[in-house]
Formats: sequence, structure tokens, C-alpha cells
Amino acid sequence: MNKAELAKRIKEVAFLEGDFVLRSGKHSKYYVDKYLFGTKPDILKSLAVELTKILPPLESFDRLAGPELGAVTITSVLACTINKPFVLVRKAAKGYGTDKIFEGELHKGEKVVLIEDILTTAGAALSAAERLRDYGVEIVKIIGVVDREEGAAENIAKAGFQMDALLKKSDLGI
Ligand SMILES: O=P(O)(O)OC[C@H]1O[C@H](OP(=O)(O)OP(=O)(O)O)[C@H](O)[C@@H]1O
Ligand SMILES: O=C(O)c1cc(=O)[nH]c(=O)[nH]1
Repeated sequence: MNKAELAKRIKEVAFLEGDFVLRSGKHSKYYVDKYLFGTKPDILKSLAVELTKILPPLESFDRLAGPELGAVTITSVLACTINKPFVLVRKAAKGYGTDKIFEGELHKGEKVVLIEDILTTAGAALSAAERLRDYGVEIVKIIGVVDREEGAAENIAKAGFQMDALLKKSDLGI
């Protein structure tokens, strides 16, 4: 599957029309259900190939980071493809057990590429990136699978991070 076929396949399986409330509180007439594409082996494998092409040079970072929940499957398949470890970023600590926000190994001073499934305002991605930065990690880049082009690029630039996205809304024919 090439990138255009991947975009077509994602639209085919995950594009929903209706009335949706988004994470940001905005309303939308469409929704790209990340779980409908992020749980399919053919799409995950193709995403890993295409995301690898837009990653910063592999020697320029130590680890991937995947914010819960939607980005977790994509990040884990990508990590296996490039043979890099990854860390999961919780929205909130559990309040029991190890009570951690960052699950998996993570060391201060590491360079990390953060993978997000959908970028709308980038609020969720920035929340994870800022917590990682506050912990002492350098965010080399934030990479989204789908950029809905509703302010994410501007908000990420304003927060001082670099970003890229594999697919823009227009690539999905939306
Ligand atoms: O760019 P934003 O405006 O922040 O919106 C996009 C975010 O919202 C969704 O996550 P959701 O809150 O549905 O969480 P989930 O992955 O845990 O389902 C999506 O997966 C992004 O993380
Ligand atoms: O902004 C969101 O919450 C959002 C939009 C979208 O298209 N898909 C999704 O999973 N989340």
C-alpha cells in the first residue's frame, strides 16, 4: 500500500459523518475514528512504513512517546519497525500501583519523538509534550497521523515544538 492507498483505506474504514463533540469541545460534522484504523494490521503496518519516512533521522532521538489511548497502537508498531523503545503517556496517574504518568522506561535528558493519532487543536498532544518537557525530556518533534487543520500547527509552533503530519484533511478528501 502506498501513501495514497493508505489515505484512501483510512477514509474508507474510519471516516464518520454525523454530529460529534470533539476533545476540544468543538462540534464537527465528521469524525475520523482512530480506533477504526489503529486496530487493523494492514493499516498499522503501512502507517509504520509511511511514518518512518517522515521521522527525524533515527540517530537524532532515543525513544518514541505515545499518548494514551489512540496513539498507543500506532506508536508500538512504529517502534517495532524502527527498533526504538517507546514510552506511554497517561492522561492522569492511576492513583495506585506505581502511580506513574509515563509508563515504560524514560530518562531525563532523552530525546523523544511524540506520535499523535489525530491533531485537531493539538491540545492533547501538547499536554503530553509539555509534561514530557517538564520532566526533562527534549521533544524533537510531534508527528500526527491526521491533521484536521483546525489550529494544531499554529498551537504547536506557539508552544515552541516542531511538528509534521502524515496526512492532512485534504489528503483524505475531506
Ligand atoms: O488535537 P486535539 O484538539 O487535542 O484533539 C485530538 C485529540 O483528541 C483525541 O483523543 P481523545 O481525547 O479522544 O482520547 P483517546 O485517545 O484516549 O480516545 C485524539 O486522539 C487526539 O488525541
Ligand atoms: O478532535 C477530536 O477529538 C477528534 C477528532 C477526530 O476526527 N477523531 C478523533 O478521534 N478525535
